[in-house]
Amino acid sequence: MSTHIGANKGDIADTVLLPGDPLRAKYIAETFLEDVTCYNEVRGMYGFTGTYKGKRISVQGTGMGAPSIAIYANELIQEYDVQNLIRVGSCGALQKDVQVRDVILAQTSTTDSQMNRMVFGNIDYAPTADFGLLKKAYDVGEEQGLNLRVGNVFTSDSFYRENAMELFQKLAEYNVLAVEMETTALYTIAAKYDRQALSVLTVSDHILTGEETTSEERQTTFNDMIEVALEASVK
Ligand SMILES: O=P(O)(O)O[C@H]1O[C@H](CO)[C@@H](O)[C@H]1O
Ligand SMILES: O=c1cc[nH]c(=O)[nH]1
Repeated sequence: MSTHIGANKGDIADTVLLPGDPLRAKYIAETFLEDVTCYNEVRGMYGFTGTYKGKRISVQGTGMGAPSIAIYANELIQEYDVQNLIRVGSCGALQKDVQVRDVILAQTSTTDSQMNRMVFGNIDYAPTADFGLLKKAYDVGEEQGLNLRVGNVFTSDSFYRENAMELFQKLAEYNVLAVEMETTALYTIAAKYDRQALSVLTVSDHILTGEETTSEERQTTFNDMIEVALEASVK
């Protein structure tokens, strides 16, 4: 057992999908995996292990924000020796040509989070997706006919930010595709321990237009993202 995960060594697979929402973890396990066991209920942050097309895969909720995902990424790597960490999250679009329901592969991330400043001081470290996972996910998306976007996402420390539009417009000007809250921490921790990480994100709302998905639509579109992550895991 680690501090926040109540699993025994060996209970967690080499590859773990990481949704922010623990109920999305439950949905993924129940909908896509076979022979599922629940290995974690600590803090209601569900973790499950099952098989997908015969390969052992786990899915672990991370909570929201860099500090929370950092707890789970650190413990999954250091206590359970996880090799591949694939976030399956939602995000808000910052570009006019990024549509609600699009799936984004985060090639890199930009952040206002203090977490990397604590490590690197004034150096601007560039958190980067694992190229092998990124390529596999991109190829899967192409095969499935999805309009995948690949690029820079903003990992924000604040969901409710004062004067947000000014910053979002600046980020959009510099080709940042969308805003979410975890990728920078995930990529940085994976790099430190020489593990593979990728964030696959579904656009749940549009910052510029205010368009939002319904809960039913989110479920369907999230399925595209989940299938991209699972297929990339077994490719
Ligand atoms: O849907 P998840 O994976 O939680 O991701 C996004 O949603 C949360 C905010 O509502 C943040 O965690 C953000 O990154
Ligand atoms: O607008 C959004 C949507 C999802 N997640 C975020 O952090 N922001």
